[in-house]
Amino acid sequence: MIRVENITKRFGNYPALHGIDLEIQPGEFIALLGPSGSGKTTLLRIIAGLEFQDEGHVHFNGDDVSDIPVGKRNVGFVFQQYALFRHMTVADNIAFGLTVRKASRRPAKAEIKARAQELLRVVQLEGLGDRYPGQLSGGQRQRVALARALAIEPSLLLLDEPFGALDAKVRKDLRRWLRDLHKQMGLTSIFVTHDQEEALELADRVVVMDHGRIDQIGTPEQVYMEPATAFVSHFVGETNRLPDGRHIRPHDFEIAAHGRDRVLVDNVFRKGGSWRVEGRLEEDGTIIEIDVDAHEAPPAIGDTVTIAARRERTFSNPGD
Ligand SMILES: Nc1ncnc2c1ncn2[C@@H]1O[C@H](COP(=O)(O)OP(=O)(O)OP(=O)(O)O)[C@@H](O)[C@H]1O
Repeated sequence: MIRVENITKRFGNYPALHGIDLEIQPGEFIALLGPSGSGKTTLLRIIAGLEFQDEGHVHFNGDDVSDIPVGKRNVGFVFQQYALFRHMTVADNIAFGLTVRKASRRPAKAEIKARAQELLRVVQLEGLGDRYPGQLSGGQRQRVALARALAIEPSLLLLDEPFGALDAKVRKDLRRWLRDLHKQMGLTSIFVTHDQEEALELADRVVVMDHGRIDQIGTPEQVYMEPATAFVSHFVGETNRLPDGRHIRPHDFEIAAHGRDRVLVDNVFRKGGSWRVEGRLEEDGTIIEIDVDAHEAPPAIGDTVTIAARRERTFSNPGD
């Protein structure tokens, strides 16, 4: 179990994290989700032992590891800035964490080799061990980075935007594959992303961060359906903010005669499985987005329609 307790971190005068508390159970897959600069990477680096907090503690399985450096925490990490070693073969890259161990803890050469081969199988790159990173695709390289992180049999796997630089299709395939691998290997993993779709699809629980604070910790369903703050409701999924403070999801609107708001339709297009209707409130021009079921006929551009909310939320601090 990982317990992060009241972590505070400043860079000079800049407060990057304010009193972060977080508990992670063995086997969980956790997403740290938030906009750029919200402190996700800083928190991940503190958990890894690559960065140290000003205040607070990190516990692994009940042990206080707050002052223990990265090399002794037994964490595997895939961070973009720790790219593969270009002059080493794929197999040597994977074996790296084992070969640099002190002699007393280093497995025999043959064993290291066998382990690298086994990991190549795990990440589905069998037969590519003799290649150099430059001879692989971006997605393959990320899988090698993952195999390298797994070689030390980490108790915790940390991933910082692991698929950030890849195209959408490869990203999606790798996501699914990572989710399976996490389960198969019984890992506890934390990954950083600013992509809400990635967080909702992969994580058992999502930690939504903003300005160095945690706004909400919950299952994907909870953060989407029951956002704790106005910020979460905007950042996770889409939300219309009405002039009177109501926050309403596009799919929670219906076009209905009994509705109280009138909308002038500016645009109608297909979005996934529904029609997306974009328009403006007649009252004050507020931009409104509405999803209409794909099986229904959408309004036409230029129409004025009346809308009603099936579900709405009001937050005490709507300006977030
Ligand atoms: N070494 C550093 N020195 C000074 N400021 C830093 C340092 N590292 C991070 N910061 C600042 O701390 C804040 C949090 O940074 P962090 O990298 O944790 O955010 P993030 O949520 O991971 O953002 P991104 O998604 O852009 O990577 C930012 O404002 C950043 O500029």
